[in-house]
Amino acid sequence: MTQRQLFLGGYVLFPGGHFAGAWRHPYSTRDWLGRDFLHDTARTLEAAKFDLAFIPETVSFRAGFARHGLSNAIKHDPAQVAAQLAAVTTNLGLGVTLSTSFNPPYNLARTLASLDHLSGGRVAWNVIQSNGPANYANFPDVEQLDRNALYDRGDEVVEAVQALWRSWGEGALVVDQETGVFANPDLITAPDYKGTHVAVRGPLNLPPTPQGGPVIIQAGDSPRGREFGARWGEVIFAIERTQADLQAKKDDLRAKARAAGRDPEKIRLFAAVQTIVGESTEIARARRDHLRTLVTPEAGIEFFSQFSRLDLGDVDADEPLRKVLDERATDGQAEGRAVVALLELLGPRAANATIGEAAVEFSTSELTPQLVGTGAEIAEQLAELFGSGAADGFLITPTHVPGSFDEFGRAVVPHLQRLGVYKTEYAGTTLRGNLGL
Ligand SMILES: Cc1cc2nc3c(=O)[nH]c(=O)nc-3n(C[C@H](O)[C@H](O)[C@H](O)COP(=O)(O)O)c2cc1C
Repeated sequence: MTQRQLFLGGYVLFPGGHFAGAWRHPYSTRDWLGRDFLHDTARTLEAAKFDLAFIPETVSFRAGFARHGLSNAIKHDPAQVAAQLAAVTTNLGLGVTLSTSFNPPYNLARTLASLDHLSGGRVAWNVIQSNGPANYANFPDVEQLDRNALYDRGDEVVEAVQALWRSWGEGALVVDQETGVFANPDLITAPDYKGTHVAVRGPLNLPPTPQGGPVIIQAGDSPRGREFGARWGEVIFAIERTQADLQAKKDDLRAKARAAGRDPEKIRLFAAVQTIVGESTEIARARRDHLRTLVTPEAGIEFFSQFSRLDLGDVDADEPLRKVLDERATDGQAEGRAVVALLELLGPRAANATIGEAAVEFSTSELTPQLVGTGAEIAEQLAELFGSGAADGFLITPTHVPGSFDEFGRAVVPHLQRLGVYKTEYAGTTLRGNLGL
């Protein structure tokens, strides 16, 4: 029997990412707006046989993030990014993040179907709900909903989008030059979807795509978010600090998928990891330490403030972390993921750290586990985590772009292949085929 193979995705998040200082890394590109760096990134990922490039989305602006070049400081339209990545590759999957709150189902269905046709069946839709007041400010006509209701609306949007993707029946596209029949309208049906939150008549003006319809990605984490992911997600993204947490999430998702009448074997869980490769273990550790010098305490505090929901606007970077938490974490933030993870990360150092030092530490990888070592060492750690069954694949989050992906491809991939857990060729040409879905 052939050995189970792990999947890889590359997180195309810039100019900052889980590592807040990615754009300041000397090996990073300087031009974050033109297409060259996107083409480089796509080719690099495909050379390493990555299954997926993951393109995130945000629809708001935060001045502090722009000031410090943190994640989402600038954000291209994800569909346009996907089109650029698709244009220079033939096998790489393209995970496009688009919100169910701020895009009507018709536009979602068409944008994603177009990309899926134009890429030969390589597109996935990362379905997000875009919770947060800053987003609504740009869409004043959209009704503001609480998280659970956002996911209820999301259910309807996905149903409507998938119904639109199925508007054209088999054989509807004829293209017969002899008879002059291009398409058979009798085989094209308007879904006429009517929900509580959204409605769309259809049909879509595109036939089904090479893989039937884009693969669905989801990354919800709240109980309602996981229920949504278990209902729709074919790929699930998870950020968990430990193997036990990852396994618990996987077990929970599989149970929820079973309850929703789905086959849990058809869900691929990708765990986010940040890899820092060195020619030797010592060099890799030195590189990790160097990352801290690329994040100023002010940038770190801005980053940590966003994830922890702590108001740190006027905080002095030299104030003790403990004092800041005691005084400001008064609205449940102390129990939030960011603060809990930070305290775990710091361990005994938390007692004496300043808020500036702690925030810089947080900003080296956010909540994402760091794997630091030689290519062989990192490959062994990934193979072990994969072998435990806690993850089906990994979402590699870079410290510099596109160099991190290049180093991973050259230094880690050959060892994954040697260990027998990673392909030497793509299985097929569509993303669904490559993921065995
Ligand atoms: C790897 C990963 C990538 C994500 N990408 C995005 C994104 O691009 N845009 C976004 O608004 N949310 C993104 N999210 C947030 C999730 O969609 C989700 O809202 C979050 O995990 C919290 O779960 P909840 O909505 O159930 O509370 C991402 C989450 C993860 C783990």
